[in-house]
Amino acid sequence: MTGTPGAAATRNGEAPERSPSCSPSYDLMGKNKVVTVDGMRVKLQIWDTAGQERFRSVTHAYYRDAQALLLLYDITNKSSFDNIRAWLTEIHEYAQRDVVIMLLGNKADVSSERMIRSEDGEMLAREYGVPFMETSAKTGMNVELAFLAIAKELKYRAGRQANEPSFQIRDYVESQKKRPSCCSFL
Ligand SMILES: Nc1nc2c(ncn2[C@@H]2O[C@H](COP(=O)(O)OP(=O)(O)OP(=O)(O)O)[C@@H](O)[C@H]2O)c(=O)[nH]1
Repeated sequence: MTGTPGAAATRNGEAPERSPSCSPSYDLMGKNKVVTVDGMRVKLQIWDTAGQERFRSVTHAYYRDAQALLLLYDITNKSSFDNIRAWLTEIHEYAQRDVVIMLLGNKADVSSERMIRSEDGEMLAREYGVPFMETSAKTGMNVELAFLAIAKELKYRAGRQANEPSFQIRDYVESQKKRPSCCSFL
């Protein structure tokens, strides 16, 4: 899961071979999810590239047809963060041009082992123009928000009306996300 993309809502609905995912208290990846956006139910089909850290060998089928990609790194694991740039390059080459990308720094609850500062995640996300937040699959921090933001963006794109104000996923995430407590910074 960490350092690898999770694909949400593929266009053709066909699942690449699915890997079992970890099951902390809140599942970030690994099953279908229904999110209610402004009264409308949006179904996200989610696949995790779990266990395939050697990104060059990962089948592109995971994200070729995806409408959204959640890129996760582990804030306690520097190499998972360092892998993100390679994933972004890969995604730029093979994913849909209009794919929604979100960067997530997971395990935000493990403050004592933090290796990557929130600011570093913020900076990388800004560089690539993608929304960013830290999450915890253990406490659930920002997990629902990640899926809700993706669902809102996809719903907006699917049913955009001429007079409808545009939905800015980065602004939405910034306004809604919870920050880890002060003590989790380095
Ligand atoms: N404390 C804490 N533990 C977590 C969190 N997310 C996952 N874990 C635990 O971290 C371990 C590794 O989780 P995985 O999802 O398998 O991580 P991974 O390194 O991506 O492994 P692969 O999925 O095989 O690529 C498991 O024991 C999880 O329960 C989190 O947010 N907080």
